[in-house]
Amino acid sequence: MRRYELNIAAFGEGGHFRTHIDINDKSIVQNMRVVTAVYYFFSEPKQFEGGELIMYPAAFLPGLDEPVALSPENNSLVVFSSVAPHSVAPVRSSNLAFKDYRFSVNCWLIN
Ligand SMILES: O=C(O)CCC(=O)C(=O)O
Ligand SMILES: [Fe+2]
Repeated sequence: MRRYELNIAAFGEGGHFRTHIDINDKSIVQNMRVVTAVYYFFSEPKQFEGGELIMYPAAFLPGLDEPVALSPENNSLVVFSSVAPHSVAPVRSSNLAFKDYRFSVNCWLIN
């Protein structure tokens, strides 16, 4: 790996992310995102529902026959191939204070 990118995200009520892969537009062979790592953190007790990371089947992912929803756990890290299709289900809550948002630090290892 030659470098990495970091992004911090705060998802409040209704926050979601459509199905995508993390390969950036300009990437062909160089500067390609190869590994995605997402670190989750939020206030306890958790004030929101939803916000699951959903991983979708792909030809190169043997054994994943149907979508898998991973509910974010506080202070946890999820690592996956940046070419794996995924989405974030809408965060559900009412009157979620910013301190209770679904926070994540996304890290992409770049080849
Ligand atoms: O927050 C997550 O669970 C994943 C976010 C994501 O897919 C992205 O930022 O590319
Ligand atoms: Fe992503």
